[in-house]
Amino acid sequence: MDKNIGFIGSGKMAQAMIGGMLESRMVDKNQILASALTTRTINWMEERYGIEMFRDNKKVASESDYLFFAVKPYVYPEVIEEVKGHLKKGSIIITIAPGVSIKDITDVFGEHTKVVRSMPNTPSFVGEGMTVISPNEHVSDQEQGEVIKIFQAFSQVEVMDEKQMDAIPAISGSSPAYVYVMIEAMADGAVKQGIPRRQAYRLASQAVLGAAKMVRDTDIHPGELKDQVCTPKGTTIKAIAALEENGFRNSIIKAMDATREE
Ligand SMILES: NC(=O)C1=CN([C@@H]2O[C@H](COP(=O)(O)OP(=O)(O)OC[C@H]3O[C@@H](n4cnc5c(N)ncnc54)[C@H](OP(=O)(O)O)[C@@H]3O)[C@@H](O)[C@H]2O)C=CC1
Ligand SMILES: O=C(O)[C@@H]1CCC=N1
Repeated sequence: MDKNIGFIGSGKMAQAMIGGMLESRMVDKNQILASALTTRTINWMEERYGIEMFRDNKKVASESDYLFFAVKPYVYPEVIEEVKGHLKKGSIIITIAPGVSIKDITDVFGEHTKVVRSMPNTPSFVGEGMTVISPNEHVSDQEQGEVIKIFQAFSQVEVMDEKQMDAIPAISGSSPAYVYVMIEAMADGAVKQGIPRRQAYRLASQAVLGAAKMVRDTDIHPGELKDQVCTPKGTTIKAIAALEENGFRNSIIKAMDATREE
């Protein structure tokens, strides 16, 4: 792909995406440009990825064919205002923040602006991300294909209607955090039973990785996979009963609902 890909903001999510793109060799480092607020991040990005870094968001906007807004949601209005009138002709804006709609972008940049609303996640850092994208009607099929290729460098990709996008952080963007908490809790439980911490994390994370692959790759219903582990009167069913006693499923569903609260 001979396009420039720009990032306004170079934090955790931008680094996960930039790292994935460079690793997959879909773009060369001189096709990626990014901005950040602090000298510390600018120096770190130059050293770690060898990409060109800027303090000036306008400069990044004016040279990018694909422009990611990779700042925190509350910084969006400020940077949008800053780069207004400085987009490269024909460029495509890609948002990654929950709650920022396509209309929020076209209201400022004009109704014919090409916008892709997306929701990636940080496992992109190790090439195991998941991204849902929702392009507006001004993005051509060929451009959508290129956007998919960009995200496929570090994640699986689903295209969905924008109406679904407010529900995606709960199941995909934010959900790795619940799994980290569960892994940490599992390790605490193992340490309580005498297993050294390092081995506890290795065992817990491999169990989660393996279980995820079972669901994704075998097409067997998760309930049936659970049944396969539960011996009558065995250890697992006692654990499942204790989880349910403490409202395990409901606490996950409630957590997901909470992502949509103001
Ligand atoms: N983290 C996650 O798991 C996910 C995050 N997202 C979304 O991605 C976006 C970024 O999140 P995340 O990467 O976690 O955030 P971070 O805080 O890690 O990164 C934010 C970046 O923005 C930079 N920045 C702040 N203000 C400005 C500005 N005025 N101009 C240019 N750069 C600026 C910061 O610079 P400096 O480093 O110098 O301070 C930093 O590099 C958010 O909208 C978030 O909702 C989406 C999916 C998953
Ligand atoms: O909490 C956040 O705002 C971002 C969106 C999804 C994951 N982290």
